[in-house]
Amino acid sequence: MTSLLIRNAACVATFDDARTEWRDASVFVRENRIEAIGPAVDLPQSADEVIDARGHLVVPGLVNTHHHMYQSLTRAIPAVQDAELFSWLRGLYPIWSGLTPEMVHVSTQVAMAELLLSGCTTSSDHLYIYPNGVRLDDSIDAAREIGMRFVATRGSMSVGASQGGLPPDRVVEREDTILADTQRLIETHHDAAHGAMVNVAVAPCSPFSVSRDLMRESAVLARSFKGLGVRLHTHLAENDHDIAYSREKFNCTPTEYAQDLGWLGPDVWHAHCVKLDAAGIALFAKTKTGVAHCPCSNMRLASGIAPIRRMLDAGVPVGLGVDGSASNDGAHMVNEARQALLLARVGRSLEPFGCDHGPSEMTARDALAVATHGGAEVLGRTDIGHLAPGMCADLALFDLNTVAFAGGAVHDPVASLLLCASPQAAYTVVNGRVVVREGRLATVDLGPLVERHNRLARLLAAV
Ligand SMILES: Nc1nc2[nH]c(O)nc2c(=O)[nH]1
Repeated sequence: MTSLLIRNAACVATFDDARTEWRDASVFVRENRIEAIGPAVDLPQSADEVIDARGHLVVPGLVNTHHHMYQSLTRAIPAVQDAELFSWLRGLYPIWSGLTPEMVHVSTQVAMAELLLSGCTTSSDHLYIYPNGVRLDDSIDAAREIGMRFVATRGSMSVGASQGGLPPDRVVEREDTILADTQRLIETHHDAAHGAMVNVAVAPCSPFSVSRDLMRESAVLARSFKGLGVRLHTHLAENDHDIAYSREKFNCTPTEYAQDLGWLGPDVWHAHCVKLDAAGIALFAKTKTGVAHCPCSNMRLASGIAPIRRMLDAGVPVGLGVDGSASNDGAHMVNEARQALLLARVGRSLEPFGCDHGPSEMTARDALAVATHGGAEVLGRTDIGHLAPGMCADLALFDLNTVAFAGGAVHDPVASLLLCASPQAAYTVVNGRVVVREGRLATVDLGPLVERHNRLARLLAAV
């Protein structure tokens, strides 16, 4: 049995239900689980591996609930830098049609490297385009190599432009192919155990790219794996065009669409939900349907401001998502939490007579709870998202003696993580393994990876 001791941290913020925070504390890990947390003097003084955490803040590894990792190949493409969702997608689908298995593997590792370096230990990814022999296995292999906990979602598109959908016909798949491949992936890779490093979820893309039949059949497929926690994921209510599409094609609101198709429940999480109305919030809360809130992307595409405080107050499970790297060109989970905090505050101030919370609309600790505990709940994981004995050893450490924290950490190290400029993690531990050490990725050689990624990005854009 190997052990890891994170010793003498300035502060350990557990984000357990009581939001317990320890000063001058240690965390003792055996194999992949936390065995003890508490005052440094009360914990073991040695272990197989010891991290000297003096002057560091320790938090639970952040949990990213929505991403499209392949999009890191198409960041900052000039033609769509200033586009809203539908024209942004129309501009990018033709480029993405040139994706290859190698591109998916490499871009997934780049996206994961970026997340790990920001203290994120678990990520979901929504891969919904499968040209040229691409398979979700390409992403899963990439995650295993780099050492990130992964919720791989088998996305899909089946309604092309000729059938009234948004994507060009050449990037959509047959629905029987989608369902058969999804079943294969669950049977091959999905792990329902405590500490699982790979989960597979079922994820038809969006109301404007899949049929209602596929939505229904996807839900039936996921739920046929009884007791194995196979979840459902899609995009919902992202912007006004998205709402108008549902109104015109289906004559209903996004929530009515989801309800009609069996897409509400504690095994479902929807990305964005910027335009969820009061009835939608109430129904999501009642059914414990989750939301992946993506503030940076929602700002980048001018989609709007999701009513996160109202969702949280109603009891909707809410996690954070950086979203795809082409609509949030910087995937940094601490920054995402910072932006969630800032956007919630400005959003409430824009509502007529709505400034009842003011700046306390979302506190730093609220936003960090959404980024950790909330994300775990949205992904259906009870073994990650907070620090406690028995939980998976997923942690992030931040060096408080850096310029970004100067004058902040002395007053409140936890709040400073979001109120000050977003730092890189000094250490990131996933499942008891040190994946980022002294600010550097320990599992993959980042220089050659980025070089290969950029060569592939140029190739893809030139197709
Ligand atoms: N932000 C995003 N929204 C989407 N909807 C959809 O169908 N695809 C996307 C996407 O890639 N990003």
